[in-house]
Amino acid sequence: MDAYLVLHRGSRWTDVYRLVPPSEVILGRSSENQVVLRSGRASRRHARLACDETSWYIEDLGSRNGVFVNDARIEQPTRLGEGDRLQVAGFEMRFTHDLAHWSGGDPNHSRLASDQATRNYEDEATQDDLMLGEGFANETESEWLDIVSRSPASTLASQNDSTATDQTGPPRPLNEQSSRPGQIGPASASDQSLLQMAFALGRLELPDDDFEPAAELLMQTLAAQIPAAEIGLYIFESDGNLPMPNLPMPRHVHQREGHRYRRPPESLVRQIRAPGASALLARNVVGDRRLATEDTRGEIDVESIVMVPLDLPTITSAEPATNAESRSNDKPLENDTQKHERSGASGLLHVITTAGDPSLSERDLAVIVTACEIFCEACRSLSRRQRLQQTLHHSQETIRRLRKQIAGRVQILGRSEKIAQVQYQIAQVARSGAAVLLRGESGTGKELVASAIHYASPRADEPMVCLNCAALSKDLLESELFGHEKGAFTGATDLKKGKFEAASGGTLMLDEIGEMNLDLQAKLLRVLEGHPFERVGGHTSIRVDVRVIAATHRDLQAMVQKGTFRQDLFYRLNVIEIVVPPLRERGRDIVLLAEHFVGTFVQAMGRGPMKLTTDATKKLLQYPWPGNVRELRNVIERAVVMAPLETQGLHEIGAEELMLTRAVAGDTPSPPPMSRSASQTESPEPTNSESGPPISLAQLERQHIARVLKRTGGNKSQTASILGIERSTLDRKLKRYAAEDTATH
Ligand SMILES: Nc1ncnc2c1ncn2[C@@H]1O[C@H](COP(=O)(O)OP(=O)(O)OP(=O)(O)O)[C@@H](O)[C@H]1O
Repeated sequence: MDAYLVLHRGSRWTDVYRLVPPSEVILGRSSENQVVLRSGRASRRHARLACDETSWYIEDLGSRNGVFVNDARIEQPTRLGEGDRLQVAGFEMRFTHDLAHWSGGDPNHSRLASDQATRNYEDEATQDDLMLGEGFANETESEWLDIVSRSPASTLASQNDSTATDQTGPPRPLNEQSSRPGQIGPASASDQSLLQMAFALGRLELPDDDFEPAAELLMQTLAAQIPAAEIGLYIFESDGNLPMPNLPMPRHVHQREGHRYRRPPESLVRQIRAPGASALLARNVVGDRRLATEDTRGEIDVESIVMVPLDLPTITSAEPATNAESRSNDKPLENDTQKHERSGASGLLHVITTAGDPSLSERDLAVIVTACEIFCEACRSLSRRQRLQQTLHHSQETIRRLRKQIAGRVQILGRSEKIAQVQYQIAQVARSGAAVLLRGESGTGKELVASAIHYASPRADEPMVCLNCAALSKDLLESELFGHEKGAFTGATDLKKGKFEAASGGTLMLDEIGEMNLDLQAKLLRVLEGHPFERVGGHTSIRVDVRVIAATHRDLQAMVQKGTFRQDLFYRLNVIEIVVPPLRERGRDIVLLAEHFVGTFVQAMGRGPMKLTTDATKKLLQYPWPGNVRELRNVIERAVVMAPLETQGLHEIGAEELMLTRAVAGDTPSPPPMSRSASQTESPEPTNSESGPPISLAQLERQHIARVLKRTGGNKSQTASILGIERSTLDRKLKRYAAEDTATH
């Protein structure tokens, strides 16, 4: 049951508006307009709605019934100014000349309000015989103007809530057209054509932000579904911030032979472009300048209109930002519906029929709105896909660039014969894909050699992945190597690719291979022999092309004899063996490497120029370097950190500034790590000499911490790192010292 506001023009009942509170009602601006409230049982003019240049007014036409304005009977003409509200039986009608005030209402709300209003009327009808509503639609052609929700999904929700008898509400979803609520009927021709469109859109591959092919599909589908219509599709470009203000030329137009498509008037476009605007269906609009534009003869012969706002991904006329850095700084991406609610539609579909052709129906409206939703969703997902592809492309570029940088830095420094031999072997094996076994003590540079082989090989553009087999338990190592499926074991919350997959096409370095257990050795051997593998907990066979470089400090041959390393695996890995010599066997390479590390750390820490004294060099050459190049690197790093900050010009790193863990011949026993200049100026010194009063270990620790703190200029992280303790431990100790000081003062 509905109520209508009827506008009378001359002798014909023409404009009929279904009242959809809280929507506002737009009335034709004609001096002949009249408003009549009537019922299906009898129709009677009660009042006339008229207007002059500035105001609307209602005149009582002298019948026995009056019109209620704010529940008061009016007998005399009442003038309604622009924006005034008229309350009739629970309905609020607002009069306005301006389409900008025209806003859509929630269809569900409308129906409830309408039912409420009808009940109000029925209560009052006996007393006042105020005639509203029932049956009017049967008496006359159902000409109406309605605004519907933008989303078919919400239409579906409101339909399911409503009674099945309501035929005048917003359009039903297509599959309910021929069935009762809750039942899915057989797919109609329009369902099939929409599905076909959705599938075709799903298969599209679009270059850049170009929605043309998708738009063409939409136009073809609608033209086939609504043959008697002209259609215009508009896409609003933006200058990066605001959408362009004026209606652009339509991107696509469909018009029948002998018919011309006409653009909608700007005022109506503004309305549909407003944030949160709904789709609209208007019928019987012939002659209405606000809803249609004139043709070349100055006639307005548009009979019915559907307009649908489109939530398309924003298209900017400027270059779209594509690089990953700029994206990573972005706020989380707003979803398109949120964007539409905030800034309005980014496109518009406009469908018209002209006089003499059938008006657009609710069903047409449903088809159009659904097709538009499918089109917009397809464009959004195409746009998302493009953005991901651009980001991926950018990341691949970055990886390539970084790999080149790393490759440039992989330098096996040294001029000794032994290192020259290693460099020669690297050049020899790099081109081949053969397995390589690197042997050498810890810290000699085995990983560096593996990297050098990789970056000199044809696999240089592919990943180089390292895995230390000693650092993990058997099960974890298996899952690291081969990956695991989601749920394979407790804690496997996601699928994880293993290092073999990660290194696909590239090189996998298996460090400390001698620590791998026999079961896993067997699995590894199968893969090295070209068999596929499965992730832990998985059944899919995976095959990869990976070059394996194994490294160990152990004597694998001895392990084979003891039965702790598989012989077949040993032969498989040991196709080419490179022995990386210990640092103590590299002669003056020690000095070369030390000077290289001084330069590296000075630059990295932003320190002034430094060099090693002759004494320091001598000391380095005498030292046996049990920790090899890694130890040398650490010794130099510590010396650079500890060098006095206040030094002007070149600082010379003396022998006493090199903290070596073992005594070197000619050294005074374990000198404290300090520079010559510092030793002259600093006090108190940690006293580990025979002179001076003996102090406790705790005091010595406190003094040492104070001294290192001073050397690092108060930098606690650096201090903790030099002392070899956690930063939190250092904080705790400093707090305790402060508390002790407070207690003693
Ligand atoms: N010839 C070299 N030139 C420059 N730096 C080197 C050289 N050899 C080793 N290094 C450096 O010494 C450190 C230890 O090297 P690396 O990790 O390659 O040794 P490793 O033999 O693999 O050690 P581990 O057996 O403990 O894994 C690294 O920082 C590496 O850059």
